[in-house]
Amino acid sequence: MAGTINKEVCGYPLSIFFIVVNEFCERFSYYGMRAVLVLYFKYFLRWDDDLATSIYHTFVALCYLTPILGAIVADSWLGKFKTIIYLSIVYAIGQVAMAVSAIHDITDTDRDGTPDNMTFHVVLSMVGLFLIALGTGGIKPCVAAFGGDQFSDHQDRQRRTFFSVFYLCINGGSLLSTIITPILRAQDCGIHSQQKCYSLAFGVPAALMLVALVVFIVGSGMYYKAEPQGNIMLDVCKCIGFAIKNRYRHRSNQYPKRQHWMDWAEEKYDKLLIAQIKMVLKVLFLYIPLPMFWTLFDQKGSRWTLQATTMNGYFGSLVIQPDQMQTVNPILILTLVPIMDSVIYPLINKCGLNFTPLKRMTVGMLLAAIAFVCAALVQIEIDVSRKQLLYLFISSSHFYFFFLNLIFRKHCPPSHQHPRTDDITSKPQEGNNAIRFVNGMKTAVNVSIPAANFGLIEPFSYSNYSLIKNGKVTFTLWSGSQSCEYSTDFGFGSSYTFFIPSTLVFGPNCQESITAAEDIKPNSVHMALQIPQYFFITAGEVMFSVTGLEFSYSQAPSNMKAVLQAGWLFTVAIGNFIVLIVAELAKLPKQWAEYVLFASLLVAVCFIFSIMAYFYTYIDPAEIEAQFKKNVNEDDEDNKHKLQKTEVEMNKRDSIKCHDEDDKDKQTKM
Ligand SMILES: CC(C)C[C@H](NC(=O)[C@@H](N)CC(C)C)C(=O)O
Repeated sequence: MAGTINKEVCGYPLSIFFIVVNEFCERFSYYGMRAVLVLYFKYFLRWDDDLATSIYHTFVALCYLTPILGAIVADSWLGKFKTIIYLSIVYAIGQVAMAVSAIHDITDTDRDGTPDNMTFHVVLSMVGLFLIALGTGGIKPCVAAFGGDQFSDHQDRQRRTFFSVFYLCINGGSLLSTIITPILRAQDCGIHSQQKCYSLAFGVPAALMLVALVVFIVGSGMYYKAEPQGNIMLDVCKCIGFAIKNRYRHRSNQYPKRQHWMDWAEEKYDKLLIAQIKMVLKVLFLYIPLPMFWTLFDQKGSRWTLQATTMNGYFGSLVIQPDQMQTVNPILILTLVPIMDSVIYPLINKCGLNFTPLKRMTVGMLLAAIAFVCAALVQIEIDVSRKQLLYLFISSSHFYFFFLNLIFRKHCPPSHQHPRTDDITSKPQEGNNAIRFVNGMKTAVNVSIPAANFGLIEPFSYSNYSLIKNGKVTFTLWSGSQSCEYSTDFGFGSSYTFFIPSTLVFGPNCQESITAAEDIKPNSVHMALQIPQYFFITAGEVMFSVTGLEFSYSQAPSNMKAVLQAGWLFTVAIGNFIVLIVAELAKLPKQWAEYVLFASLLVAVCFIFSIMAYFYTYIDPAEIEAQFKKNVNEDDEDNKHKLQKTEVEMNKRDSIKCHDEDDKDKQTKM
């Protein structure tokens, strides 16, 4: 750091307190909004699953592409401080737009609880999401780099700790918000009619973003603010372009080779700029294999969550929903980061091993590959258990329906016999349970639960299947004015046919009379089996991501810190695209095989990365820059010296000339 920090607490600049609190609130805002976004698309905007998923992923990808924009603006034009302020305002406006777009009362003219002008809500939410992507992505590389800027050159250890705490704040904020916003969404709210409260679920993240902005501004007087050094990115592009052109012009063997191809820019560009570009290119080259890590990492939210839907989420009396398993990642981050920093790394150091940042990142990649091997093993276990269940289902249901048909034939005239058409033969999606009723009575029966209505079931007929969530459910059966209740508990992913016997007596309770046939057993493989894979991927993340964040800062030249952070985040965006490409191209019939494929790809990439890392030499950009500046100053001194010498010589020559001329004059006079 070039400036001086006035206030320090325990050897840390006080200003970083505002930066980490800002990051905590911003991540709360981002992840909180993201947690309910797909549901908002589906249930508020009434989009189908495909459209909701594509827009969601497009938004996430955009959030990792915009950092480039923010970094260029910060490093070349506004500086990090102003860029963070301006883009945070854009971000907060986006969040407010989302919250407003989710108020159904605004267009609910007929007051039936549904918006009447959907275009208004769609347009406002899309504008909101675009502003959020611009804001969150734009400030992301700046906040991390700005935090790093607050430390002096000799505060390497403190800066490393800062990046760990920074990562803890990311995960603390995201953990809290992914727990809180779904609860807020589940509340009912509205002026004219009550609906699920998406406006509150978006409103609280919007408020947190405003808090983030205010906290950041409050710290204003304490920050070290590095001045932007002109349009650096344009200079970089021009310099690289010139080096390539010049190299091409001098391709013939008659010209002596230069140490580095960038040295071909020396004719026109400053040596310092060339050295800085070399530093950035070296790091960017090293980044090439990194997206593969994110390809595996980001499947937590997709493939792993889908895997959890085929598992049993009962942890004693606590029921964990499949998507809630994702919170294991931030929880583990909060425990693993301090353990790594205060126990594991010092222990490795004590053993005399030099566990360099690039070695840590390599180990991080291997851990992620191990996580996917664990996921494959769990998948095999699920597949085996499903095969057994299906076998059970086929054998038991054959016997069962043979029995039912006998009853039907006995009680029901052929015109009343309704054929069974849509038997479920595979597990219901998303951990739901598929339920249907068979009415063995001579009168029609109506069956309902708060979440679904099976409709009027004619005598000797079947209802359609209804999908219901896990937990205790109470069915109400009606026949004319008589009713009774039947309760039962459901697990995850089962299918049941409930048989209403002809002898059913309506009363307060018909618990004993109804018989249940378990067509498909509930998921038997426990969700806890996913914990090892979460553990390995998170340990990998700590070694890879926390280290990578700090590495990207420490190896970047002073005028391109944010740009290199953006390069780091760009690897996340590419990783997300690879998921789509590989999953599309590979189209493996078995999910476990896809997991093994991803694990193998990462091991291969990790091998390449370790070779690249072996040839990388760590640098201290500040030292190199200082050296160049010193050389320039020395050159300046030399030049000054030479100039003075020349002046003296010229004066001497002039005086000689004058003497000569004087002599000549004298001679002519004589
Ligand atoms: C790509 C990452 C650097 C993004 C980072 N994510 C995390 O720290 C995750 N462990 C959070 C979890 C809730 C998915 C971030 O900055 O958000």
